[in-house]
Amino acid sequence: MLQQVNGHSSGSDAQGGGSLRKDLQKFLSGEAPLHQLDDLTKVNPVTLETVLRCLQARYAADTFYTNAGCTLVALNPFKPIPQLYSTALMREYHAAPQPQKLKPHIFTVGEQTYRNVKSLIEPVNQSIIVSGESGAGKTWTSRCLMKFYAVVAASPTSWESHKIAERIEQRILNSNPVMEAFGNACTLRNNNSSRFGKFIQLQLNRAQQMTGAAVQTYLLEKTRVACQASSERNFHIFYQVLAGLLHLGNIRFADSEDEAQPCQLMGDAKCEDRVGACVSGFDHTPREQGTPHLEKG
Ligand SMILES: Nc1ncnc2c1ncn2[C@@H]1O[C@H](COP(=O)(O)OP(=O)(O)OP(=O)(O)O)[C@@H](O)[C@H]1O
Repeated sequence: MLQQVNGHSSGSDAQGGGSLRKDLQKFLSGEAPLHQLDDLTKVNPVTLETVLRCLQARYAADTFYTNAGCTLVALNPFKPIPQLYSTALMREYHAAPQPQKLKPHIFTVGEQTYRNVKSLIEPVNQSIIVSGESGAGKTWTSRCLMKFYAVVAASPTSWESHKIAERIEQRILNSNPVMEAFGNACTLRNNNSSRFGKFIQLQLNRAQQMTGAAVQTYLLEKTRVACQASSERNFHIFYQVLAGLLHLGNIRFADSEDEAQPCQLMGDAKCEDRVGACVSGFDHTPREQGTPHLEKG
């Protein structure tokens, strides 16, 4: 780090800064293209600029996973890439003698963790922490891990075991719409932002086959029920209940003779606005023309 002395760099630090800049230039104009660096520990010198340039180059080359020592950095591609999450690829990482030698991927983390359980005589619980800012892809990544374990943590020879693992995965995934209804909301960063933390526990038997799962939630952002930032929304459930009422034909709009049409919660933007307005119609401020009111259908 450069130290400032009365607004100027001190002599030795200025020299150090000069050499750092040279190293930086050398690294950035180096022969090896930046996108080929699959581990951030190989970045030298390690500065915010070099790390970000490396990740940017990899992102531009459609490479979304990068190792950083034993941590995996995942970039959100914001587009579907089915081949990156195919069952065939899961099996490839699972079967690889050294999965860490394959391209960085969330499946490497999943497989290494799975092998840690397998390799120990007295198995020790393993944890994977998925963290990041809102919209980074944590929920997506957790789902990928569950799908991965549903494929690998089942006996390859037993159809029964395979079905159990699939059923457990399916049950967890099926619980998502309910949990997301009560715990997710549309924010400025993410249309389906989880406003709570989730601890998902996958249980394995002695043969390392998935036998059960448990989900615990914590830190729900309860204040959102009473107030939301401008252009953000309340929890999905409120809009879904109203969408349900619209579907039953119980709500009419004050300025319209037409019966309100049922709408897809996240689909029809115009209808979403109406449902959004409908919620604000419940408060005690005077109703503007066009805001809906409840009446018998
Ligand atoms: N690997 C990926 N491939 C394709 N799309 C992705 C990927 N990761 C994330 N996304 C997209 O980004 C969106 C936001 O991701 P996600 O909901 O997982 O973020 P999050 O970190 O859980 O956010 P929050 O903390 O707000 O809940 C997803 O709806 C999905 O469309």
